[in-house]
Amino acid sequence: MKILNAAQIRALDAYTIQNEGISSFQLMERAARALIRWICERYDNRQKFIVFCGKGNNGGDGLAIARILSQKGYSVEVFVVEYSETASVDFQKNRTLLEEFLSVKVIKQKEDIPPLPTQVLLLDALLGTGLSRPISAGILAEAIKALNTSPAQVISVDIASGLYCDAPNEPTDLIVRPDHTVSFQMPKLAFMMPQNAPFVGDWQVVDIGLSPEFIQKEPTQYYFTDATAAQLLNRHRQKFSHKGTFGHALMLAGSYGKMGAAILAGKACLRSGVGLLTVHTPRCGYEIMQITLPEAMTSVDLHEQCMTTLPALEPYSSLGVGPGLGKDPQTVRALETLSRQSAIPMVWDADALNILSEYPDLLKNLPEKTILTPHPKEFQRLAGASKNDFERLALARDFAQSHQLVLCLKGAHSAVILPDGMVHFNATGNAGMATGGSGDVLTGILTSLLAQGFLPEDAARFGVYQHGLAGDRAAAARCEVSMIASDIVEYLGW
Ligand SMILES: NC(=O)C1=CN([C@@H]2O[C@H](COP(=O)(O)OP(=O)(O)OC[C@H]3O[C@@H](n4cnc5c(N)ncnc54)[C@H](OP(=O)(O)O)[C@@H]3O)[C@@H](O)[C@H]2O)[C@@H](O)CC1
Ligand SMILES: Nc1ncnc2c1ncn2[C@@H]1O[C@H](COP(=O)(O)OP(=O)(O)O)[C@@H](O)[C@H]1O
Ligand SMILES: [K+]
Repeated sequence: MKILNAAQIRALDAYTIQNEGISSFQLMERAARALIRWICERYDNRQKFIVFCGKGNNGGDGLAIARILSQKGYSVEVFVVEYSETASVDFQKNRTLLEEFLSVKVIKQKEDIPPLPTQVLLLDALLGTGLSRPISAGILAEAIKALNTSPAQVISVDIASGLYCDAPNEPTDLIVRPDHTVSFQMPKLAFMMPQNAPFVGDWQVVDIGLSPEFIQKEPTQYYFTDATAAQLLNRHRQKFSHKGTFGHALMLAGSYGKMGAAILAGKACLRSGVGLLTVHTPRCGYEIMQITLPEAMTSVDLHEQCMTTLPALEPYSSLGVGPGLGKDPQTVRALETLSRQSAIPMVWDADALNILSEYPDLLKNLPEKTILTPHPKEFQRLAGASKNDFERLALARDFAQSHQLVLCLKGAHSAVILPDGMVHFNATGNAGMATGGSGDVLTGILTSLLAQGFLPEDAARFGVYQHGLAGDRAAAARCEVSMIASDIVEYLGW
C-alpha cells in the first residue's frame, strides 16, 4: 500500500470526484459511512457520542457522522468549535442537513465546552489533513485540552486534530491524544513515527474507494507492507524441490556467555525454510550448538571464546553475522576481512553493526545491498543523532542511498529502506517483541531468505513482515508480557 502526503491526498480526492462524476459532498458521505461501519461493528446504539467539529471538511465528516449515527438511533450531541468565520462548502451543506433534526451547539469560549464524562465516546473531527499551522492557543486549543483531560475514550476522524500528516510537530504543539484513529483510505506517514504514538493511539484504515488508478500512478517514497503486499513476495515450494534448492546459510554468531543469540538466529534461520545451515562459533559453543540445534552443522573457530577466523565462504549462498558476536579485536579483524572478501548476500546485525560504527572503513567495503538491521540506538551509533523521527528517517534514507545498502530500521513499524531511498514500513509486530533476542530471530529469518535466493530488497520486506506476524501469533497464543524471543521462532511459518 502506498502512503501519500497531504497534498497528494487532496489531489487524489479531487481526481476521484472528477473521474467518478460524483460531488465532493457525496465523497464526504462515503467517508462518513465507512467510519460509521467501523463504529457499528464495535458499539451498539446504547453508546452515547459527543462529536467535536471544526469548520473544514474534517468537521464536515463529523457532522455527516453525527447525522447517520442519530438516524441509527444512537444518542449524539454535536458541538462546532468556532475558531474561524469561514467554513467549507460541504461543512455548510452538512450543517444545514443535520439541523433539520438535531440542534448543533457552538463553542466560542472555554465556558461553552460541556462536561465530558467517562461513559460517552468523543469523536474528534476538529481538523484533519488540512492542518496548515500548529495549534497553540485560542478556542481550538481549549477544545483539545478538554478532549485530552476527559476520562472518556476519544476517536479521531482521519487524523488527530493538530497532528501534521507528513511533517514533525513541535513538542509545544497542542494535539489530540486519541485512543483510536480511524483514517481514510491509507495510513498517514505521521502514524509510522514513534514520537507520534500518543497522538495516534490504535489506528485503522477504512476504505472510501478513492481512485486506484490515481494511487497507482502517483509517485511516492513511502509504502506500507501489509498482508497483500507481503503475499506478493511469497514463494511456493515446488513438488520436486530438495534441500539444495533452498540454499546453504552460514551464521557467524555467539561468543562466551552469548551463545543464546546464535541459537535463536540459527533456529529462526531453519524455521524460515533454508536448505542447510552452518553456524560458525568459538570453541566454547560447539557442544551447545550440537545439542540444542541438531539440524544445524557447526563450524568451530580456533579461539575458545570469540570468533577470530572466517571459514571458507565458497559453499554458502548467504551469510548472517553479528548476534552475540562480541567486539574482540580479533573478531574486528575477521570482520574486516569479511567486509572485503565476501561476495555472497549478507545480513549484518548487533555487534557486527557496533563494529561498523567503530570502524567506518568496513562500511565502505561492504558489498552493495548488504542488509543492515539496526535498532534506533545502533543506527545512532552508525549514522549520528537526529532531532526527531522525521529527521532520523531522512538520515536513514541518505545512509542507505549513499552506501547502497538495505537498511531495516527496527522498532514498531520497522522501516525497510532500500538503496534507491524507497521506504517500506511494516504492518506487523507488537510490544511483546521488545524482549532480548527478538532481533537475533530477525537476522536468522533474513539470512534464510537470502540463502533461498530472495533479492535483498524482498528478503528484508518479507522477512520483517513474517517476523512481526510470528510475534503477533505468539502474543495471541500467550500475551505480550510473557512472550520471549523463542516464542517468535515457534510461530514462524507462511
Ligand atoms: N482527502 C479525502 O480523500 C477526503 C477527505 N475528507 C476529509 O477532509 C479532511 C480535510 O479537509 P480540509 O482540507 O478541509 O481540512 P481540515 O483539516 O478539515 O480543515 C482545514 C481548515 O482548517 C483551517 N486550519 C488549518 N490549521 C489550522 C489551525 N492550526 N488553526 C486554525 N485553523 C486551521 C484551514 O485554514 P487555512 O489553512 O485555509 O487558513 C482550513 O480552513 C480530511 O482530513 C478528511 O477528514 C473526507 O471528507 C472525504 C475524503
Ligand atoms: N513495540 C514493538 N512493536 C513491534 N515490534 C517491536 C517492538 N519492539 C521491538 N520490536 C521488534 O523486535 C525486534 C527487536 O530487535 P533488537 O532490538 O535488535 O533486539 P535484540 O537485540 O534483543 O535481539 C525488532 O525486529 C523490532 O522491530
Ligand atoms: K480529526
